[in-house]
Parts: sequence; structure tokens; C-alpha cells
Amino acid sequence: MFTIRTLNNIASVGLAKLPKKHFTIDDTTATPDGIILRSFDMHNLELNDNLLAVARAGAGTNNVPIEKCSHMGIPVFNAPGGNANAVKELVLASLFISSRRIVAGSKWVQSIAASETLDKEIEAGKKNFVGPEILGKTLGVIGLGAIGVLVANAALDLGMDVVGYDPFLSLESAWHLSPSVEKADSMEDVVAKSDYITLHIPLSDKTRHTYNDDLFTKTKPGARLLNFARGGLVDTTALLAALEKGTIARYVTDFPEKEILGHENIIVTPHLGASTPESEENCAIMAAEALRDYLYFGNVKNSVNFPNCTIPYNGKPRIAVSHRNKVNMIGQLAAVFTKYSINIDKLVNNSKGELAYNIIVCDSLPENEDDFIRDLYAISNVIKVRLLK
Ligand SMILES: NC(=O)c1ccc[n+]([C@@H]2O[C@H](COP(=O)([O-])OP(=O)(O)OC[C@H]3O[C@@H](n4cnc5c(N)ncnc54)[C@H](O)[C@@H]3O)[C@@H](O)[C@H]2O)c1
Ligand SMILES: O=C(O)[C@H](O)COP(=O)(O)O
Repeated sequence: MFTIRTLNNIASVGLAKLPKKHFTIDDTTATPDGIILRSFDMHNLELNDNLLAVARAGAGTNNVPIEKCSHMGIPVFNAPGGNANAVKELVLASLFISSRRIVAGSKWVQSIAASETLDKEIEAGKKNFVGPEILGKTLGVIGLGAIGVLVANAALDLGMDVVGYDPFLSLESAWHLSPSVEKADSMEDVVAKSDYITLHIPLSDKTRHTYNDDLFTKTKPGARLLNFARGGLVDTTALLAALEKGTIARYVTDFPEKEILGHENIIVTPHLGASTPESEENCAIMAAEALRDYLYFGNVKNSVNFPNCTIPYNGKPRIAVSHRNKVNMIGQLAAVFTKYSINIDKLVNNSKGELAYNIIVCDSLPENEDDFIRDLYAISNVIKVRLLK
């Protein structure tokens, strides 16, 4: 039986992927085997020793202590692309609301007292809410992953020119990205030629304050900046200065911060990017399935810190071993199997950065399982050993 703690509301269709026969959902336990969450900040949460896996029902994992999890041999799963369409649709809406003064105009209309002269007042006041069309304008897309590709392709369909930048473009993205998207060599190149700029990169120590004074200086004057990725990507002080100077005409963001609330040229939504029933369900299903397959079979798919590693279940016992990515680890593991006369049926070893992970399917298990496990743990650089029967 596995105990799963949820740290946010997770769509019930996702939790239904964890059969009651083998899983208990307990949101109060301090010793879960698995955690499922959305944006809950896990950085200050103590990780219990028996925690086996964390699944983020969404894309961004900056709220999860990845390094600490890797150190403890805990895979962190996410739901790549599971909410990309929801974000794309909100970004498209934001292209329009950053241009046409829909939000300000609507607020103004709501504020006028209904009177005999309403029509006249509206016709006189509407000149204050003029905004340009997006047709024929240039959109710069920074980050061409699941969301960036959808946004770039959709903007082409709306008659925009699109320039994109992603130095780590994946094969998957390259397959889906329209060839009409111009490839830029640098972020500076993108912001210098774009009337609209949209950010779709993860937040990390490397990307924090990507949009800073320097990049604002290189931005085409009067550009509109959309941020549906993470608040920390934009340096707020530099942003407010850029709005003051007119470098940026409008900023639309999904990440409220007290410094930007109430600014006439900033439109803020309450982190709504993935808040559609479709995305909430997709992500919950992807996260729960990844967690279930890891807990049952040791299979790894969609992990941000572990390599993909899968062996279809064939009824035989399996040992899952994570270790630091060093030489001669397989040789040392195999020696322990030899010592206990265990025949290996299948073995997959994959690595990701400093971490490697093995699934070893065996024909039998030794009589003294505890000694066997202890010998595996005794190998230097082994992090976690799981015996799955
Ligand atoms: N507002 C929301 O509710 C919401 C919803 C989903 C995702 N997000 C945010 O959007 C981010 C992107 O989501 P995604 O699903 O497209 O992720 P993704 O992993 O599919 O794509 C991210 C892309 O950014 C690229 N990248 C990384 N560093 C870069 C850099 N320095 N310069 C340019 N490109 C860089 C990567 O190569 C990758 O292609 C997430 O990390 C998350 O923070 C927000
Ligand atoms: O990174 C993500 O997937 C989004 O920010 C969505 O976050 P949420 O699941 O808390 O809405």
C-alpha cells in the first residue's frame, strides 16, 4: 500500500488513476510515499526519509527542491505539455488586451453612472482607449517549448510575423514549429525587432531576471511584454523604469506582485494560465500515472531529474537502483547479483546529468533479501535501492 499526499487540489480523474486497492490519499500524513502537487512551494517542506517520488501536475517545477530530491534519489515528475494549450489561449487573449484597451475601457464604462447622457459620454470618451491591431506586427517568442511553439504557430495564423529564440530547442519542438518562424541568434535580437514579446522559459537561478535593465535597453521602444511563465523572470524595478520611459507600453502578467498592482499599464491575472478543466485533468492524469508507474514498477517517464527508463512488467521481480553517474557502477552492481547467484533477465541503465538509474529485472530473489539490499547500498555512489516484487 502506498500513501500519497496531495499538496494542492488535484483533479479527481487524476487521483482515480491511483487504485484504492494499492493507494491511500492522506493529506495530513508527514510520511507519504508519494506527493502530488501543483504550485505549492515545497522548498520549506521537510522531506521524509521514506518519500519515493514527487509529481507536479503541471509544467513548472521551480516550487520543488529538485537538487535535494536528486540527492535523496527521489524522482520529480511533471506533465510536459499537459497545460500548454490553456496557456497558449490566455497568451493570445493577452496579445489583444495588451493592444486594444479592453480592460481599461471596460473599467471606465462600468464606472460611469447610467444617465440620459450615457451615449454621448461614451462616444466622447472612447478616444482614450484606442489601441493598435496585431496584424502584420512582429511577435518575439522567448522559449520554444510546449507553450512557445503553440503560441508562435498561432500568432502566424493571426497574421503576425514571428521571431523565436531557444538555444536548447528540442527535437519535439523542432518537429512542431512552423518553418515560417524566424530563428533568432539571441534574446537581444528578438527584443530589438519585436512589437510584442512573450516569455515561455522556466524559472531557475540561471533565468531569474532574464528581463533586466540591459534587455529593456535593447527592446524596441513601445513594445508590449507578456509574461505567462514566471514573475521572477522579469526584474520588477527595471520593468517599472521601462514603463516610465515608454520602452514598454504595456506589461501583461499572470504573476501578481505588490509592486505592480494598480499600475495603469500593467494588466495582471491571478496565475490562471493552467486553470481550465481540460488542463487540470490532463496534468493530474499525467502526474498520477507517472507516480503510479514508478511506485509499482520503477518505470520513469517525464521526470525532470531522472532519465527516462522503462521495462514493461513481465511478472518477474525487479530492483531499481539510482546512483551518481560514475564509472564502473554497472560492474559493481552486477558483482552483487553474481554473489547472490541471481540471474539478470533484463537491465536498463540510463543517465541524466549527474544521476543514473537502473531497472534490473531478475529471474529470482535471494533468500536473504536484506543482506542483498545492504550489499547494493554498500557500493559507493549508490543513492537508492528499491526491490519491487
Ligand atoms: N501561467 C501558467 O499557469 C503556466 C502554465 C504552464 C507553464 N508555465 C510556465 O511556463 C514555462 C514553460 O512551459 P512549457 O510547458 O513551454 O515548458 P517546456 O519545458 O516545454 O519549454 C521551455 C522551453 O524553454 C527553453 N529555454 C530554457 N532556457 C531558455 C533560455 N535561457 N532561453 C531561451 N529558451 C530557454 C527550453 O529549451 C524549452 O524549449 C514553465 O516552466 C512554467 O514556468 C506557466
Ligand atoms: O507551471 C505550471 O504548470 C503553471 O504555472 C500552472 O500552475 P498551477 O498548476 O498551480 O495552476
